[in-house]
Amino acid sequence: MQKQKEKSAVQWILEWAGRRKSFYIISVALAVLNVAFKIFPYFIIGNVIAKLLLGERDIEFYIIQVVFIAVSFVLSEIFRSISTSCSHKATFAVLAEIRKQCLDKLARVPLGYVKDTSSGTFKNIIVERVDSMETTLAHIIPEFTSNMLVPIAVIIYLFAIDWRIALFSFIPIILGLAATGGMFIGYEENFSNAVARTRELNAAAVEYINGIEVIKAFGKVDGSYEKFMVAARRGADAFIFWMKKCNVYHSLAFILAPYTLLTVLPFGAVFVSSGSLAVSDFVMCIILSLGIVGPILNMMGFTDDLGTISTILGEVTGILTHEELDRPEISESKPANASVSLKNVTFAYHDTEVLHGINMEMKQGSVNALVGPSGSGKSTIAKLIASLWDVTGGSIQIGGVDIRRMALSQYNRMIAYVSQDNYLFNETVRENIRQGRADATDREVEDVAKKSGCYDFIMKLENGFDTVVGGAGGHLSGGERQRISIARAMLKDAPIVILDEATAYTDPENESVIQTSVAKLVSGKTLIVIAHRLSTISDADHIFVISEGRVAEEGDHKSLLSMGGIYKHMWEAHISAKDTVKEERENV
Ligand SMILES: Nc1ncnc2c1ncn2[C@@H]1O[C@H](COP(=O)(O)OP(=O)(O)OP(=O)(O)O)[C@@H](O)[C@H]1O
Repeated sequence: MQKQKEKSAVQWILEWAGRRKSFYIISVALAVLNVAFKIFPYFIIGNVIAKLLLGERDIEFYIIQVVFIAVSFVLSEIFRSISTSCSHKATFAVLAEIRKQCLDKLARVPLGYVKDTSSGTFKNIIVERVDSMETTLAHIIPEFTSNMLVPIAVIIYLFAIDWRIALFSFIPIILGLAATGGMFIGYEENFSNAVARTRELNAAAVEYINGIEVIKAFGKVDGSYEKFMVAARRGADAFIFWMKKCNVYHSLAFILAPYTLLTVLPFGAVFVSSGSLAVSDFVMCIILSLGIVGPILNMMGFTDDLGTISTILGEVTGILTHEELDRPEISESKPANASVSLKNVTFAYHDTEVLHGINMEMKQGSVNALVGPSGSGKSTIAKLIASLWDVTGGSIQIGGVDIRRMALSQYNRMIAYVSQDNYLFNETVRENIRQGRADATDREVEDVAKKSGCYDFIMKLENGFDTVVGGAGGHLSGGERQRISIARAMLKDAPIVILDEATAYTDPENESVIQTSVAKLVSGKTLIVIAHRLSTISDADHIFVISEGRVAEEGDHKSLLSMGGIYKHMWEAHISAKDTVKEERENV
């Protein structure tokens, strides 16, 4: 598996900003000017008071100073507005890139990572959490930097006036920052607790919505709602507990850090009375100390935002740095044909091994069936061949090439996989089928629908092929969704086709129609079918009987029957079940 090298938050943001990173640089430069022009009037006022003390009576001088102050305010506002607009432009690029990279990434990580994380968590991070960064990120980069840099420049200026005053001005700032540090005591623990509670809340909400059918059918509304409310309460408690712990430090920091006057005023007065500091310089120090109150308060106001941003960045980079399926960017070798071999394959979900040394040989163009009891590992084998997970041990080869030496994009072109889920997108039937091959014409889409046995029912839908099928294909029956999924896979025209329980929803009459159409569609391709109804696969070239994660028996239907093992028992059970159903139907 590939692991990305670690990057700092700033490196991530600059990478996401891409070509727009210069907007951040311009934004910071303009924000510095904005704050500088905000502080400039304090210099002017200091200068005016000094002149007043010296007895300056020229009214023109004072008018010019007033004009300077007005111009400073106007310039400050202009710089602020351009700076904010630049940082917003860069931030929108960053957010778009984060979402793109997260979605790309989810396609490259093992399916297990996606499945093991609740869909509420991914949605929350990629949609809401990233969205909530917009205002903060757009403001924090220019404003935090400028509100920090300008007071530093002012303090340097204070050093030029009187180093003693400058040093004393540091005392409240340092005490304030120390109090800010107090807010971070136990940060990791409180933060993980808050994030975990938020995840619980999201998962409870998504579970409630996804499971609404079962909840209603079984009258579990109160219980499920209670679960959601408990999650909401636990979430609120976690944040309130954290807030309470920070409150005192927060207040202390906001009282101490900005008020450099606390030390500048008494010590300055002592220096003036001892004659070591001129009154005009003292006045300038007082005014500048007042001037930096605003920027320091603004800067500290970002403390929470810095925490929030770093939290969200942590969540996003958690997704982006997750280990990927071990695949090269460009295939290292080309498969000789579309045969599939599993060589001593083992596989574990987390720590539980479910496949123990599977060996299979499926010739190019052959029809292969995987049968066996529920939970024996058939779907897992299909998912490993479809490259949704990586094997834990052994290897899978296509045309003699280990699939880990092939680029995912090339590999995906070779495999068409119809899973048990039959997920359809909230789009038209036509676009759902076209997912199989983006450049297919309408004619090709309709042709494949005819061949897959779904043309007739599609034409009976309200808008035919242009009917929107609803999220996850909700407006269609299970069997209809299944047939559209088959058409979608067939349109892809890949040399290897995997059908996992492809006819599970179908009634026996339709089953044989689908079987015949699928057989025609896949002729010449390597077909791997997983089936519970053994009658649907009795013609297969090769049948693998999977039991408890191992290939227990293999061969064709006839040879397996003659072995008198698991397959024979399954076949007899299947036939007697069919007879029972037939008898029951005849008796009705
Ligand atoms: N995502 C998962 N996480 C953990 N264990 C899993 C996961 N998916 C399947 N399993 C376990 O792996 C084993 C094999 O499951 P698999 O779905 O491959 O069996 P199957 O033969 O296809 O079953 P069925 O015929 O019922 O679909 C089972 O014990 C199952 O509980």
